[in-house]
Amino acid sequence: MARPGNKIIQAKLVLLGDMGTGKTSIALRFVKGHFFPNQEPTIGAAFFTQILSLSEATVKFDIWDTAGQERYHSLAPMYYRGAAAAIVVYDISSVDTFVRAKKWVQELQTHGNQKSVMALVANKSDLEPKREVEAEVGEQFAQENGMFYMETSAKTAENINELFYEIAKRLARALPPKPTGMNLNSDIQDRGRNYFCCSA
Ligand SMILES: Nc1nc2c(ncn2[C@@H]2O[C@H](COP(=O)(O)OP(=O)(O)OP(=O)(O)O)[C@@H](O)[C@H]2O)c(=O)[nH]1
Repeated sequence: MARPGNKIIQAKLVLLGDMGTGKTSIALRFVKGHFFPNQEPTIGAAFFTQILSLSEATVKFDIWDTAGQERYHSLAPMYYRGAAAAIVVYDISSVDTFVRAKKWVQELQTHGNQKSVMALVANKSDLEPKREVEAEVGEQFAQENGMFYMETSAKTAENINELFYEIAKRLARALPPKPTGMNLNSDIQDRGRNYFCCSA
């Protein structure tokens, strides 16, 4: 629920990454608190909404969960274009998915919204014994590419809420502060400030 007096931010968020890395599971864990061990692959894309209230802002997420299968790759620009935030997901137990994540980051840097908040998410942290990608490797790549890094598990819920809180906080910080003092145009200005601009 929106807290009286604070900013309301409507933010388009896109989940990208190789098939089977856990994009839908992350979204479902965040939005519904559920995890399905036999989650079906996404066809095309799925859409979720969720609201997060911070002390400084209320963030309304429009979440686009894209399909990781290669045959849907050409649809992805529709979902990442104009996104205020992007989460690129890989699976810590598969180095191939990390390679794919790097390609997604390159694509976002070339064709995506340059001002978006970007997160690199190393999912399936519960599969530690099968780990193929060390945390330092993911962390370094994120740092070099202006992203923040987080290890999550949709299965155990580790860091799932933290991931979206961090994005919400960064989005709230990116908005200019509310004007102070008397300003005859403040109503019009305030209305303009509440939404992230959607041009890529
Ligand atoms: N152990 C473990 N399994 C997970 C985790 N997240 C997802 N899975 C499983 O991994 C499989 C794929 O998960 P999805 O959420 O469908 O992955 P996706 O990235 O949305 O896949 P696509 O729709 O094909 O792009 C499912 O069997 C999930 O139950 C996790 O954190 N840990």
